[in-house]
Parts: sequence; C-alpha cells; structure tokens
Amino acid sequence: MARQKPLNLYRNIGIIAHIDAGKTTTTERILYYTGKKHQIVDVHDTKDGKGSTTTDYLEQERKRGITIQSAAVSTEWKGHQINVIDTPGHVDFTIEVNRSLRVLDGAVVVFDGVAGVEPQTETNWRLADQYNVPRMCYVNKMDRIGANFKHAVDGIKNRLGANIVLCQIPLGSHDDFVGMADLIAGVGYIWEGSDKDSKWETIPLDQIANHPKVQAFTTAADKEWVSKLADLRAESIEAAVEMDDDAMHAYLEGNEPSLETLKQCIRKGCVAGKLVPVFCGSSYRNKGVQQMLDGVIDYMPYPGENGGISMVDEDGNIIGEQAVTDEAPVRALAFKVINDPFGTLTFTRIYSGVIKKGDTLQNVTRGKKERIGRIVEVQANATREIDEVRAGDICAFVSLKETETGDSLCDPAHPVLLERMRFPDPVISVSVEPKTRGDVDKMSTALYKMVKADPSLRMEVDQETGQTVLKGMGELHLEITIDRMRTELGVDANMGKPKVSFREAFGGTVEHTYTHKKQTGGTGQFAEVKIIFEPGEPGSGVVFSDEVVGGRVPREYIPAVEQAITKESRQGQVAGYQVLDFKARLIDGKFHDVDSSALAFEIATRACFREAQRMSKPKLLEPVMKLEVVTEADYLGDVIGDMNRRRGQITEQGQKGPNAFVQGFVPLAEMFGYINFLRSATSGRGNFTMIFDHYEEVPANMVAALMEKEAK
Ligand SMILES: Nc1nc2c(ncn2[C@@H]2O[C@H](COP(=O)(O)OP(=O)(O)OP(=O)(O)O)[C@@H](O)[C@H]2O)c(=O)[nH]1
Repeated sequence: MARQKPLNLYRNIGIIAHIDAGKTTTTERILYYTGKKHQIVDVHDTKDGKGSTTTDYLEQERKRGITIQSAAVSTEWKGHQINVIDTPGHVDFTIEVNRSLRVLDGAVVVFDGVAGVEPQTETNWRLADQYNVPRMCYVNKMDRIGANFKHAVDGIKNRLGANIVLCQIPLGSHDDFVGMADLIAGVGYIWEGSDKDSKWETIPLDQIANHPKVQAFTTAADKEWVSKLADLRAESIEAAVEMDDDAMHAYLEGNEPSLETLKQCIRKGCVAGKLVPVFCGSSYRNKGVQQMLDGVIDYMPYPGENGGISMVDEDGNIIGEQAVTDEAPVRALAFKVINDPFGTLTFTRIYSGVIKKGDTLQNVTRGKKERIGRIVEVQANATREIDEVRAGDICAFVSLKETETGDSLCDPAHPVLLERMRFPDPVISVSVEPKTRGDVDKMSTALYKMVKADPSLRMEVDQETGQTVLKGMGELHLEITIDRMRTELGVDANMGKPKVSFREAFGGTVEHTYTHKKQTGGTGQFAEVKIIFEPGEPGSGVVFSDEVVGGRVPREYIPAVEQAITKESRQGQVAGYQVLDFKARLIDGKFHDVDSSALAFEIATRACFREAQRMSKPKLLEPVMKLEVVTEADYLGDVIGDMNRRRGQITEQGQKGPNAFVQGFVPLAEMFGYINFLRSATSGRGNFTMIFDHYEEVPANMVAALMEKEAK
C-alpha cells in the first residue's frame, strides 16, 4: 500500500509542563476539538470518580490526579495527523518526559498563567534543549484569579532564556478574560456564548479597544495590554522577519509582510530552535485550544524536517544519520513499554522504512529477533488495529517478547543501533518484601516487569541481607511503583525506610603499583599493574585508557584490567558506594610467561584500585536536590529557617502570583518526609517540588553521622 498521507501532514508533539499546569485538561480538549472524543470530561470529575479522562487511565492516576504514564494518542486536525504524548509533570517522573522528548518532533510547553515558570518547567526545558526539540509555549489558566501573562512571559524570556515571538496575547484576565489578540493575523477573537460553546467573533486589531467587553475591563494591567496592541504587533513582526533575510530586507524597505510570509518566518525560526512562539488560553473554559492547534500545524516541524536520527556504534559514537523516509531499511526506536490488561504494549517511533504485520525485525540492542504480531494506534477511547506503519509514525506493538525501553528495532538485513536514550541513575532505595510470605517469587517477577517498563527503576538483591532492594528517583516514584504492582499485577508488598544512594569519588590523583604474586605449588599467579587514577569532571563517567608501551602488559590481559576497574568501582572504599567520574590510565605493568593470566591481572587491578582510592583521601558524595517551596508569605520565614537547618542553600526568593516562593539546594538525606513538615508549618497551604540536581561532597564532619543514620 502506498503512503496515505505525505510526511509534511504529520506532527508528533509532546505536551510538557510542571505538575497541575493543565496538560491533561489541554490534551482532553485537543481530543474533543479534533473530533475523537464526544464529551468533555474534566480532571476534577475523575478525581471524584465520575468520569475517565483518556490519558489518565491508571487507578493511581485517578486517585492522585497526576499523570504518571505518558500515553501516545493519535488524532487529526485540519487534514494533519497529530500524535500527542501527554507527559507527567511530577518531578519524580522526569524520566517519562525524557524518553518522550527523545522521539518527538516538537513540544507544546504548558504554563499555569498564575504560577508562570515553575521548577519542573525549567528542568523539562533544559531536557528539550539537550534533545534539540523545537518548542511553542501555551500560557494556560488565563481565567484564574491572579493570572498574569506578563509574569509568565518574563519568566519564559529570563528564566528559560527563550527568544520568543508573541503570537497571541490574552484580552483580560480572570473573569475579564474575554478573548485574545492574534498579533500575527492582526485580529482579535472575542468569545461569544457560554464556555461550552467555544465560539468567537473576529474583529480587526484596531477595533479591539472599542469593544464593549474590553471597555469593561476592571484592572489597569489588563487595560494597559490593550493600549499597546499596535506596538506589540510591530515587535512580533520584527521578531518573525529576523528569521529570514529576504523578509527582513523587504520589511526594512517598508513592505508589511503578508500573513503567509510571517508564518513561514516563524516556522523557520521555530523549527531551527531559534524562536519560540507564545500562545495563551484557558483549556478548562475551552478557550484558545483550537488556535493553539493551528499553531502546532503552522509552526511545529513534521517528521524529518529537522534531520533524521543518529546511528551509533557499540560505544555510542555517531556513525551516520538516517533520514526519515519510507525508502530506507526499517529503523525504529522503542520508547515505552506498558503492561496493560491486554498484554504488553511497546510504544515505538518509526524513523525509516515500512513495518507490516507479520514482519520479523532485529532488536539490535539485544541481538534478538522480534516478530511483529499486532500493530495498534492508540486513539482517544480505543486502540485501532493497523496493518502497517511507516517512517514518521508512532504506534504500539502488542506483546513483543524481547524489547525494552530504548531498544533499536531494525531490518534484519541492515542492523544498526540508533542513538541511545540517557537515563539518570536512581538516587533513593527501599527494601521491599511481599505481604504474604508465599509471594516471594511472584514479587520478583512483578518487580522485573516494572523495572523493564521503567528504566529509572533498578532492582537488586542485597548480598548481605538477602533483601530485595528497589531503587528510583524519589519517594513518590517508589511508592507508586509498589502501588501499581498491587493494582496491575496483583502483588502486595511492604516498603522499608527509604535510603539515599550515596556515591564516592577519588579525592585526588594517585599513581599506584600493585603486584599480585602467589606461589602455592604447581602453577603460580603473577601480575603487576601501574595505574594512574585521576578524578574527572561531574558526569564524565569511568574512563579507561591503555597507555602501556612495549607489550609490558600483553594485549589479551587488557580487557581483564578494564573490567576489574569497572567492577571494583561499584563498591568504593568509604562506605561501599559506587565510585563516580574518574579516569584510570594503565601506564605500565609486568607479566610472567607461565604464571600470568586474565584472573591474575583482574586480582591485581582490583587490589590496586582499592589501595589507590584509599590513598587518594576519597570523598563521599550525596545527591543534592533542587527544592522550590511556594507558600503564603506569612509562612516563608519558617520554611527558610527549616531549609537552613536541613543544610540547605537558598538561591532565590520572591513573589509568585499571590504567594511567596523560595528556591534552593538541599541534600536528599535531609528531605525524607518533608511533606509532613510543610503541611504542619503552613497549615496545609504550602507546596513543594523537588528534583535531583547534582552530587556534592558530604562535609567531612558529617560522614560518620550520616553513615550511622543510614545503618539504622
Ligand atoms: N481555572 C482553570 N483551571 C484549569 C485550567 N486547566 C486546567 N485546570 C485545572 O488545573 C488542575 C490540573 O489540571 P490537569 O489537566 O490535571 O494538569 P496536569 O498538568 O495534567 O497535571 P499532572 O498530570 O498531574 O501533571 C485541574 O484541577 C484542572 O481542572 C484552566 O485553563 N483554568
């Protein structure tokens, strides 16, 4: 079958934001207006158990009202196929945002019009920078009391550093939110009828100020925006034409660009990541969503418009780029695995080629064959079976056996690895045990499934105690995993006290020689290694270099040395935590024709590592979290005092809408149960967000006390 829809009529977009900014509501409205859903269901309703929003379908999500899993939904708008990924806002689920961004072509970043830029928006924005994802902004909740478009836009410019073009500005705020000015088209939209109607009257820009609904504005700030409309439009035109030399010249010669030219200029800048169009609305009141969808079509890239996907070798070095086209061998990336009552769904992004039902693909990451049985497209209310998928598509394969998140699926005749997703290491761990003794095996099978679906989870068995240990990105992340295991897989488990995942580092550069010699009759063991260990930059990982000359350590033993360093670095000398970021340079060594072996070199290297790390005055590192607390101003003093007691470092404080906020860094070890403190200190009115930021050295005088606390 030939391609039904040209690639330029596709948009694969993500909706990303801070918790509660309104992603789920916005996605629901998108599905409603694009005709895939016939009734508006609100997140409020679901919390009361009255309805069910499409993308929030897990029981925990309904209970907690937060979106844990990002689900891909396909829909259509004005002849375009739009695949939307609703990503979770909660900080513990950054991983979900991370992997969605990897496979998206563009993102709509949703802001709460009252709160503006929030910590998770910042984190997600930086992730989108890393993956070069073009973005547009949608300032939602303009109907809320305290909504402040200027505050949101200033945050986008100053805190996120975005070069923006205002495509729309709201006309009024809170109860006065009566419409929007479209600065690109040069018109105003004034809402008519009730919220449910979502109808509007279109009027010329210069008549907006005279409209009776605008004349009735009650606040000076709302009136001021309207008085500046002509200037704002001129600014937007300038920001647009700056993206294109021809348009800029024509504009400088006094020719007003056409609407078409303006849109092309903004599209060019947006696709290249140089310009961020800004929209506004109130999803809850059905205002602005259709215009925002038009913006998605006008400004978000189609698959391949921004280049293809990088192909890499085993070490992750880029070896080429695969363009997005049907005419190349199949290259696809599995980005999410969901255990669903109907079987496992493996969400996959197809970059090139055509995959048909019944095809066999090569899972290049695991070196296994994978047969494609059923292929489905997930729509608002149902899954639709399809026979084939092509370059640019996002779909789910049902019941794949071997594939995990991040794996590359390819034409078996042309296997190649696609650029990997990067996942952070867990920062917190808990012991878990089944509620019923007989459920031990069932629990480890269930945990294995959870870990397979979520690359930011790890499961280990503690060698000393035999306990099963689950590691993740935060307390809530682990709690929800255990909860999901109960509801989805029927295994009930208890969690122990959460523990911090500390790390270790070399304190300085050490050159050390170790000789392993053993002679107990028969063949002996002999190996000598001389290694320089150097601390590396944060995030540089473990780097090994073989700098031996003249065959003083024979080539066949070098892999044993490298592996020994990796193994030994998992258990450092301060307190048995993983040693991060160092370079190990093997510079010399000795061997013996008869007595040397890979094992002897492994033993020598491991001992060399242990002694060298101890000699280097090693450091203990702890995860440090970025914390933001928003509360009524009266409580701010107590919150700050408490942050200081928790070894916190305040970086910023100020006003956010009607509330005060404080931001800073606090060690995770001091943050367990923080929610309880905050509730009582602020009479339940304070909110916080906490995101892992970096590892930092534990002050020497704290090491013993911390280790003692951990041991309890
Ligand atoms: N006043 C107002 N409330 C809104 C608007 N959009 C969403 N909300 C409300 O804000 C709350 C959060 O909305 P959600 O859509 O669940 O937000 P979310 O960003 O998906 O949240 P998570 O999935 O938990 O990250 C809900 O109570 C919504 O009804 C809006 O435009 N105006």
